[in-house]
Amino acid sequence: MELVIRKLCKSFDGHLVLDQVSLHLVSGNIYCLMGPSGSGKTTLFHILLGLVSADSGEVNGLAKERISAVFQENRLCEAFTPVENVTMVMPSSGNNKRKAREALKRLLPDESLDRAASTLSGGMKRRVAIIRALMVPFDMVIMDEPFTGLDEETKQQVITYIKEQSAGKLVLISTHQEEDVQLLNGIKIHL
Ligand SMILES: Nc1ncnc2c1ncn2[C@@H]1O[C@H](COP(=O)(O)OP(=O)(O)OP(=O)(O)O)[C@@H](O)[C@H]1O
Repeated sequence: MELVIRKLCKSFDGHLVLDQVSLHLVSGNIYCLMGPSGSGKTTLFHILLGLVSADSGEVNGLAKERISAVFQENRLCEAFTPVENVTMVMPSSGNNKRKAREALKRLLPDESLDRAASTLSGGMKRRVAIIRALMVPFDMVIMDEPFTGLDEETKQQVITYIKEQSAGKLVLISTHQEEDVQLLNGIKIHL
């Protein structure tokens, strides 16, 4: 897919957040969106997801595409287990539970898979949110600071998993860490 953003503008209460943002993004790449706090990364993601409308400008290329997302908040169903959180987004099939469990086992301890998400650590919840986003069929995945709360070793495992699961797709990730761009083999975009 090809996502073309032209001269996108967005203000909140007279404060200009996105000022004529233009981007050309294509499948098969991981784009790392960087910029200081408040520069509008989340706002741009919300516009792409249709949750916020732009004041002016154009977004082309999304009409027929499936977008998945990891939000800045985990947005898990807290009373449900990791396995349940993941299976609920998967297209129906006989072996969803097994597939979800296999994916979760890659990044989480076995003992965490069958207890309520509310009892998991922040970093464990983050990994469930990431796995869930990658188990939905998607053409493009947006991840808003996905590595929050992860130690270095876990982050490396998560990055390996993201690269593997999103191969050939369009990936847009916001991060404040320069090293993440290298680890992801990403293309840097400055807002
Ligand atoms: N719904 C809203 N109403 C008013 N102002 C908003 C709203 N959403 C975002 N803003 C403002 O827009 C600016 C950009 O916010 P945004 O969350 O997009 O930045 P960000 O680059 O994602 O920041 P961070 O790196 O801290 O997550 C901020 O000044 C924020 O206060």
